[in-house]
Amino acid sequence: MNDGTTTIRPSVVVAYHSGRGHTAVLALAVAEGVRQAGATPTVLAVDDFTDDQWPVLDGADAIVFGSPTYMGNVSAGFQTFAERTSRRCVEGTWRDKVAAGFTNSGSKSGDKLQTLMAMAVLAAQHHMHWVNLGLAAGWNSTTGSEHDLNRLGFFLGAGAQTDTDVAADRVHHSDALTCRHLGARVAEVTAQLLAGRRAAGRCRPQPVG
Ligand SMILES: Cc1cc2nc3c(=O)[nH]c(=O)nc-3n(C[C@H](O)[C@H](O)[C@H](O)COP(=O)(O)O)c2cc1C
Repeated sequence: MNDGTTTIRPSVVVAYHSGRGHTAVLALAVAEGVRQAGATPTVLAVDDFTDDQWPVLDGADAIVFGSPTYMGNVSAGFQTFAERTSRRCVEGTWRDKVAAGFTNSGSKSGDKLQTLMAMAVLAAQHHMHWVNLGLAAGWNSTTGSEHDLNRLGFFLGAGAQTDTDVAADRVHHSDALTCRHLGARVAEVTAQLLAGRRAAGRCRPQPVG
């Protein structure tokens, strides 16, 4: 089926905070999925970018938010970034961009659903279109295992877990693959949305060079 998305290459920013590097590894996995799906990823650490990088976010077709779960919510580093977007919220700068989110915690649950919900609300306040994970829950039957995709059974976004006493290179492989899936899904949904706008004649996307 030709759905009109083949010549569209969306730009997707992965905007994340990471205290000790675990969530940063997942941000790279999301970016890899974006790339594999034919879109262009940019990875931005939100506690480490300068004012001249706001245009990268403002110009993106989609933004994937990432944060560790700290105290059952997004980290202070991510929330500082969220609050810095308030003027854009009022002005509608990110209106109708695609959004999604991922988080990582020390406990298997760790109350990280709250973190994903905070990101979804942030997206809603910006009038963005939230994309869910789009995977069945894994590791929930006698035939399942921790190596299943979506091993922790999240739907709103990607939920990962890393033992608190291991380095960032020990992020669970299944969680990295789940985040890669999320990146690919965001890229595909964004391409569909752009194709729809093109078909509706509301904008003229530039051809891919
Ligand atoms: C201040 C602080 C609060 C935390 N709160 C939680 C929590 O509520 N639930 C949980 O499961 N893990 C919690 N953790 C563990 C982190 O989520 C976990 O170590 C994660 O891998 C950190 O990711 P990062 O290296 O990207 O910062 C907390 C860690 C810190 C430093």
